[in-house]
Amino acid sequence: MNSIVLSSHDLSKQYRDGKRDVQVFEKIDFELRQGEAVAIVGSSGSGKTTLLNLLAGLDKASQGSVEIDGIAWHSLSDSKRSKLRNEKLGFVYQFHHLLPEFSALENVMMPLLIAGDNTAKAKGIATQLLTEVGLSSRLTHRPSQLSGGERQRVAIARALAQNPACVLMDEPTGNLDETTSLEIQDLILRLKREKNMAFLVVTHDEKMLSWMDRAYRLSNRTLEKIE
Ligand SMILES: Nc1ncnc2c1ncn2[C@@H]1O[C@H](COP(=O)(O)OP(=O)(O)OP(=O)(O)O)[C@@H](O)[C@H]1O
Repeated sequence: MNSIVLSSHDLSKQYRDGKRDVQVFEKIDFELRQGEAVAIVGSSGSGKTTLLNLLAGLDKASQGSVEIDGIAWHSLSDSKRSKLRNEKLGFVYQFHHLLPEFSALENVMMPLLIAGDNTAKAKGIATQLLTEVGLSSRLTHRPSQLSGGERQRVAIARALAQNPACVLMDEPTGNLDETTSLEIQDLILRLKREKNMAFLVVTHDEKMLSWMDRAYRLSNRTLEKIE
C-alpha cells in the first residue's frame, strides 16, 4: 500500500469569540496516501479552510496533531516548518494569486528561484511543467492574457514546481466553466497516476466527488465519510 503523506490525529480547533470559545471541529482523524485524491465538502462556515490551514501547518491546533511524511508540524521551529512546507506541499487556490506583471513561465519559475535554483535550471523545469499542463504555447503570456482555465493550469504548474508529495487545493474549479473544470479533472487524474502525487481538494463542487478516491463532509464538527 502507498505510504501516508499527510495525517491528523485527534485534531481539534476552537476560536475565542469575545468571551466564549467556538469549537470549529473536534477529534478529527484523517489520512492521505501517495497517489490518492480526496475531497472535503461542507457548507459555508463548516471549517474547511481552517482544516486545510491546520493540515498545511499554517495554523496551530487547539488539540491533537498533524503529521507530514511522519513529522509533526508542532515539533518544528517556524523556519523548519516553512522549509518542509515548501518541499512537501503545493498549493492551488481558487483565485490562483499569480503575479500579474510576470509571464506564465516566470510565475512558475518563482518558487524555484526562491528555493535557490539558478535561472537556467528554473527555466528548464518551469518550461517542462507548463508543457505537461498543455501550455507550451503560452509561456510568455501574462495572466491577463490567459483564460481562467489556463490561469488555473499555470497555478497547478507552479504548485508542482518543487515536486511536492501532496497538493492542497481550495476550490480549484470554483470559477471555471464545465469544460474547463473537466480539463482540470483530467490533469489531476494524470498527475496522480504518473507522479503518484496526493491531492486534497476542498470544494463546493459536488460533481468532483464522483472521480475522487474518497470524499468527506465536514459537518457537526466532525469529518464524515461520504459513501
Ligand atoms: N480567526 C478566526 N477567529 C474566530 N473565528 C474564526 C476565525 N476563522 C474562522 N472562524 C470561524 O470558524 C468557522 C469556520 O470557518 P472556515 O473559514 O474554516 O469555514 P469554511 O468552511 O472554509 O467556510 P467557506 O466555505 O465560507 O469558506 C466559521 O464560523 C468562522 O466564522
